[in-house]
Amino acid sequence: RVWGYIDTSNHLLLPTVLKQSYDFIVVGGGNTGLAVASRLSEDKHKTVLVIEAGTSQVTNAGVSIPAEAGSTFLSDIDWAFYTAPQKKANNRSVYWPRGKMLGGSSGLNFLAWTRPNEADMTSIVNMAGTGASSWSWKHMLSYFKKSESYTSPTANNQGVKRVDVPSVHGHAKVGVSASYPPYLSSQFVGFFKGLRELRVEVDQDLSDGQGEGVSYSASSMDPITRSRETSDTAYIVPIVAGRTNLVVLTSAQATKLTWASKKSGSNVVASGVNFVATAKNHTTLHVTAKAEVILSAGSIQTPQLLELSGVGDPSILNPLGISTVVNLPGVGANLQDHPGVVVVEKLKPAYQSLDNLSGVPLATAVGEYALGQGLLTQELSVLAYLTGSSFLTKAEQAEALALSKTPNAALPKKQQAQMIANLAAGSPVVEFLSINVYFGESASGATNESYISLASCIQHSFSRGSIHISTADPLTAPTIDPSYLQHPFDMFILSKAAQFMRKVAQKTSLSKFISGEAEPGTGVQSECEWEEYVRESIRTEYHPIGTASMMPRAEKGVVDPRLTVYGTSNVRVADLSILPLHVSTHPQSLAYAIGEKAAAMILADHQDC
Ligand SMILES: Cc1cc2nc3c(=O)[nH]c(=O)nc-3n(C[C@H](O)[C@H](O)[C@H](O)COP(=O)(O)OP(=O)(O)OC[C@H]3O[C@@H](n4cnc5c(N)ncnc54)[C@H](O)[C@@H]3O)c2cc1C
Repeated sequence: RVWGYIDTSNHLLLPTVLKQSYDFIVVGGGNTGLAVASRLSEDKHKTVLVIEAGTSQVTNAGVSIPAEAGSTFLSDIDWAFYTAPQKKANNRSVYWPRGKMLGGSSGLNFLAWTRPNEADMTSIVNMAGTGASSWSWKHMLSYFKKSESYTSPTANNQGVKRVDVPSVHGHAKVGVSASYPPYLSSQFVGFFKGLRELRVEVDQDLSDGQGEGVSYSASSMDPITRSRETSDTAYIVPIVAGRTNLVVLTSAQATKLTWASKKSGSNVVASGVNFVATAKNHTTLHVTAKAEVILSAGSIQTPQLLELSGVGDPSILNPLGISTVVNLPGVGANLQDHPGVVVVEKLKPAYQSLDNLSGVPLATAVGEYALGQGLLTQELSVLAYLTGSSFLTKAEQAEALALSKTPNAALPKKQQAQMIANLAAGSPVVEFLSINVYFGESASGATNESYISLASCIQHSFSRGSIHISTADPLTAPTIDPSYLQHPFDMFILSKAAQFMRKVAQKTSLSKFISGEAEPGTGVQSECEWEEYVRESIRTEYHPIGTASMMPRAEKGVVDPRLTVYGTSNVRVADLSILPLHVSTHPQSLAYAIGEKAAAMILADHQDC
């Protein structure tokens, strides 16, 4: 047998990779997929193959240095999707980056390390239906801990005392390092203080399931080297040398599942996966799965692969010449995002951001980073998750509640009722975050200016979109339509939230750091002008979910609570596409916990084979 990392350009080993059989094939070596593969391969009697379209990036400084996050956008490790023109957002197509590498989007993200609210997990249980109780916060906490290798915060150069709740954290030998950057920009401290002056509570720890308030967040980062932790560095690099039952195949883009001629009862049986070897003239190749195929290609490409394989809505598949294997209209439906808008403020010259970093300041930052210190160790840091009562007036809260009840043909009534209950149970509706660089509408800010960007991102959008293929060509991106601003609640919240960010910048301690507003600028004052700003600038917080939802089949669900795709006997989905309702958090930690739980369920189901 051959094992370990193998690229399809490896002419010597590829034929053996193809000849070998595998109990489990994991499609997508991203955030969730590598956690699944690592845990499955702990059983020495099971053989595991990962098929990943991208390649290893362990030596890429654009990935490993925390403050470099964003520098790899639009490069060859970014799928660089764009949405369909958004009708309610002035027909704009919005850029959606996704990681194309081992590690997937864990190698492209901004490292924020937080967990969902307990109420969010209760909503997931309620939507997923019978047999879903093990998705509750209480049960999932063991998987959150199992996936985490946590280091508590210490003081830093601003003298800020950061606090946490140690009992909710894990110290796994193989798991994601989560730690706090030693550096803290003074303007971030100003943002934190500003929110406190507006009576926002402090959240002790954004990982304790009770998240509401402002906090200094942890990052997915090694506590000593201060390099980014991806699912590759956390789950595969430390174990791969001894795992003779694991192959991680890169430059391999899956194009469809293949099906066995015999069914298992009324369910179809996957026999393997076709893929193109992107490092080998795009030749189409095939690998066989003895037990299961696990789809971990993410919220955009998992539904794409299901549809290419004949699993989906016949009215979408058949006109493209794809025969229906399983009639499952929920595939690609129920898309939810965390859409956001950004207010950009110029900093006074005394304050350092990541803008225009060159010359001596850059050399200093690089030198400090080599010692695990300084500006480059810091990514997102101050995050605030707020319910309406923390930033809306009483009248606005009443208006928001009334708007949340507005029917939406694309939003099932059961989901809408659950979302309203979830907000009432205290799940924050908006995340506010400060970004240490220009993050506005142009490619970059002005030369010789420094900025702090203040983003407001809605966590529970009442709009529903979809992701569907529009061609049978597997190498063409699917059509992504998040239907931004489809529901009036979303517009109301985003407009008020952006106005709140201006207030923090102008009326609190943060104002001491600021020389003026760059975007939207003083021309935007009235409610109508703010709403137009939202239409003109709405973008993604990069958190799409829901396109293979864990819900009953009759309610357009795609997977059951054990993550098996309805109508199949041996295809599961393990990534963020399974979430039926969105959660109020940065979701990478939940993706890891889903991976841990998926692996535990799969191994439990195959104890005897
Ligand atoms: C720019 C950005 C910033 C973000 N910031 C944060 C943050 O700060 N904190 C946080 O918690 N979350 C953040 N997120 C979100 C988080 O990173 C993602 O939600 C999460 O990583 C998704 O995990 P996943 O396993 O579902 O998908 P992914 O990690 O995207 O994995 C999918 C994998 O499948 C591969 N793949 C796709 N199609 C195929 C195919 N056909 N064949 C083979 N391989 C395929 C992809 O290349 C990829 O490796 C951010 C995301 C982005 C993009």
